Amino acid sequence: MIVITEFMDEEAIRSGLDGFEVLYDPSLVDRPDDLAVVVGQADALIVRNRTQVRGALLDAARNLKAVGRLGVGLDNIDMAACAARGIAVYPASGANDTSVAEYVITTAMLLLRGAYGATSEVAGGAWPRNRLVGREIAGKRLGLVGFGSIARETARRAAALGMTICAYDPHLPPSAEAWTQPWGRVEAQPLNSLLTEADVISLHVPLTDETRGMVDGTAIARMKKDAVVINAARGGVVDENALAAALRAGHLGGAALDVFEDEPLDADRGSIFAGIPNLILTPHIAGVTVESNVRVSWVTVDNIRRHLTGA
Ligand SMILES: O=C(O)[C@H](O)COP(=O)(O)O
Repeated sequence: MIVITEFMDEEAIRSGLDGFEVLYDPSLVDRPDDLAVVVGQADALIVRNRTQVRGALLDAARNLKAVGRLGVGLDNIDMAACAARGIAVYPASGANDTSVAEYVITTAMLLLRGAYGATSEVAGGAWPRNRLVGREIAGKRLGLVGFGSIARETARRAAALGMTICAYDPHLPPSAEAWTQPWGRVEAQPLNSLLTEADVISLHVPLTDETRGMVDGTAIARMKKDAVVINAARGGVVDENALAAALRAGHLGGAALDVFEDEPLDADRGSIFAGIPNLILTPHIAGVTVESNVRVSWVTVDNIRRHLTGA
């Protein structure tokens, strides 16, 4: 049986998993006791980022052979435990790159320009022109922290808009071909100087022991006073308290956060962001669009079908 614990494209299930016994119940992620029971019969499990594939769940998953991940972040999956049990894990690599890249470009332009939040004022007869004189994205420096496939898609769009691009990626040697993209060259830069020089800083790293807390108060203090910070990667990479404090102190030009240390963000925790004007908060949706949902779903059902049939 294939157990699917979070939402996905239903046509991909119908057509792509035709012939398999499938339990598709997107509410299972919020019913861990029921999940622990059904997972005992699962040959494969399909999850998004909320299902924690570790500990008791893996212990109960006696027949599990493969996990399909409807996204790319693997921090909700105990990869070592899966490897030890011979369970294959399939991320949907590349399938949501476009959605995240568009999110980054959009929030960068919104925050640099700062002109789009005045609808009710203007409809009410106000004319706040001077206050809404913002900045262009053209000519600005984009600093990408991590230069994997989402960052590369972001860079391509940013270059087309006239930005200069630099990136920090300690896992990519200076000789790597990726630094030379078909549209131009990306400057490899050490993290500290990237943080100091970039106008827009966008994070594209997984959450690991190496990246947890990477953008802390010290890192934020290095940034330009009007820099824009975008995190559509993982919450634990940024110190949320330090970021909120910097925004309140006027030490940043703005920020967009799609991911949080604890998700969902509850009202109590969210209060650290209350009233900050140049801040965009979204509920971990940067990678999820109508189109990417179809793509990640098909990549995942293809991976799982191939794994279970050997074809
Ligand atoms: O890791 C990812 O790809 C994104 O966080 C989106 O994850 P999800 O859509 O599977 O939750």
